[in-house]
Amino acid sequence: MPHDPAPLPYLIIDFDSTFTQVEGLDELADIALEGHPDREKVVGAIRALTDRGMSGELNFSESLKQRLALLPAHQRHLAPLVARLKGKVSESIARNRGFFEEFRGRVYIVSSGFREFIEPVVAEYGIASDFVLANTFTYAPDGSINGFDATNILSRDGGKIEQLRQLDLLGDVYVLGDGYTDYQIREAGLANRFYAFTENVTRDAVVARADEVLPSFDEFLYQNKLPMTLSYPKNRIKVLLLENPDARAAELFRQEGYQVETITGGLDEDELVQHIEGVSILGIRSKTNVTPRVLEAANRLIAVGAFCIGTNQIDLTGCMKKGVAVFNAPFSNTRSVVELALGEIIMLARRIPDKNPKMHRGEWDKSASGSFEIRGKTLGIVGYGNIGSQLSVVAEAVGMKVVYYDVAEKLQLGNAVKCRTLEELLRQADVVTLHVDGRKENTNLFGAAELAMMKPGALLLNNSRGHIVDISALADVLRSGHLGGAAVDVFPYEPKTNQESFESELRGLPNVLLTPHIGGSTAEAQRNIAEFVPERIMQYINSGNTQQSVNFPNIQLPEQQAHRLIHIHANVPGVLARINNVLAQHHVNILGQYLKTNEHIGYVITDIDKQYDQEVIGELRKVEHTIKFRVLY
Ligand SMILES: NC(=O)c1ccc[n+]([C@@H]2O[C@H](COP(=O)([O-])OP(=O)(O)OC[C@H]3O[C@@H](n4cnc5c(N)ncnc54)[C@H](O)[C@@H]3O)[C@@H](O)[C@H]2O)c1
Ligand SMILES: O=C(O)CC[C@@H](O)C(=O)O
Repeated sequence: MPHDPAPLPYLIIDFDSTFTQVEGLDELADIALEGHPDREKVVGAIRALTDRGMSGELNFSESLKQRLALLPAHQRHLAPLVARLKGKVSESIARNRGFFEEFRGRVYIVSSGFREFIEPVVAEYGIASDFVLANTFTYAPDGSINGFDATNILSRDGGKIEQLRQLDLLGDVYVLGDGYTDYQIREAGLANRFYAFTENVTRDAVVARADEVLPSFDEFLYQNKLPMTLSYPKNRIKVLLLENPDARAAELFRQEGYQVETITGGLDEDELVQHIEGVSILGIRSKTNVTPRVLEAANRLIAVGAFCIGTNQIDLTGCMKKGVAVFNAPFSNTRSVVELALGEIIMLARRIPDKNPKMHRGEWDKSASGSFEIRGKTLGIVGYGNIGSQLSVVAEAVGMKVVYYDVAEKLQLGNAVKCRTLEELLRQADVVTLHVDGRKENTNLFGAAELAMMKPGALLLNNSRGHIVDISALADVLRSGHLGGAAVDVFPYEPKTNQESFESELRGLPNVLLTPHIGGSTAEAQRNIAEFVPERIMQYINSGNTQQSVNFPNIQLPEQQAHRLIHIHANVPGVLARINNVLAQHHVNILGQYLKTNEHIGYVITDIDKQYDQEVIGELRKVEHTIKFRVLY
């Protein structure tokens, strides 16, 4: 991307754990000791010495001497070491290779590591050998490494400081590194700024002395307005995770370089309004409502992840109009709910909710009264979507007859029989199970009238959403004995945290199984969800792919050697033409383009030739009806 080549300060970059993710000598030891019984022990001892040297606990020359004494390496180990290090260049350095090539002559690698492995790695980034200042090994006649060139100033304490003095650079000098010796250059007054680079390791003593902390090289480029591959440093992307999704979710976001904050319970509207400022990715489950007020306060929101199936708690249209994509996990916990429902049917049919507490109280109530086998009984499934249809298969496998009712036309599985009306289902089902989605129109779908239509003694299960069933009406038919029992996992109001108590008219009623919204709470489901949702969100952020977004038009374009522009606009005629006019006026070549619209928005991905003028971006942002515009890479 052409830019105004403002004079770049000289950059002094450390090699080990900064330019690369690892320490070269540690890796050399690992290669040299392959197959050796003491490999782990020796490599561990070398690592410990490296660490002590880097954090300033042990003087440098001593740490180097002791490490080399432990290292049984040979010249032949250097080629595999270089190959390994080429694959371990720090991610943010690797993705900004173009920067190094463009600013060759301004970047020095000053390292207490060894030229033999540094030079070939950095050469691939256009850094010539004159710009590499490092130690060199000494070798025994048989080629084994037996020490280092002690005349090299970098092998001595304070070596980096002396090296910088000798370089005598004119103009501003910035140092980037992870170690204490890098900071010492600044302390000695030979650099204007010291940046602690923490992408690979964080050393408290070093961070405490830094002018700036850099979680990535992108952050350095961004702060200094230098050309960069990403449009925005990932470490500036804030993720807020509520309601305790599996820890894997935070881990994946952190691995991606994002800042992650987690809050165990849900937040109410006021609390979320206070927390949402600056958040780019919000992760919630079923208890947190993303309302118009929350969206109004959300000044940086890009995506919302529902770490569950239901999305009725989110103002999906409001998100869409604000250019916020919403993703959920539409089938990660389906099986868990099905298994719970099957268990509940059997438990209710045997009146276990009555018998189990009696046993705990010491009462022996052996009787078959009101108990029945589920084999041959009719299960009525209301809502034949992912959960309903899977339960249909499992219930038939244990000998139940299945009838179902759905407002949409659905593929009939096995021998299940479709009912034309809800009433038709209610009149014949021995067990009715609700698996409809949480749309507003389904509020009190099951009220007094529907409950009255159920067969005397029938059982009701609700594992869908709390507002689907009128709880007072349900309590009445349970008290009157019209229904034989119920299992309820979801409630119109649910406690926000495990510390809040649960209040309901259903408490204490006979043969009623109450569970705290745990239909999808299994290790398997939570782990699946915690991988599925972050992956969708990161794909959206990194490539614009909206596959499986619940509120955005779904688009996926293959990645290509191009710059990718993402444009979200109000769905009014002519916006695409205006975008393309801007591109045409600036002679920008379009390599690929895809537009998809829905009722409210248009979503267009445009891949353009690498060479373009910065002015184009400004003009594209100004295209009328633009909601959000992002340059991805
Ligand atoms: N208890 C839990 O922990 C838990 C876990 C996962 C999902 N859920 C809930 O379970 C429900 C079902 O999930 P899913 O993945 O099967 O959803 P889905 O979208 O695949 O299926 C819902 C089905 O209900 C139908 N439907 C909607 N309104 C209806 C109505 N009034 N009458 C008849 N059919 C109607 C839809 O056409 C659709 O086929 C959702 O409400 C979801 O939020 C609860
Ligand atoms: O885990 C949750 O909070 C919700 C589970 C379930 O209701 C869902 O919608 O997937």
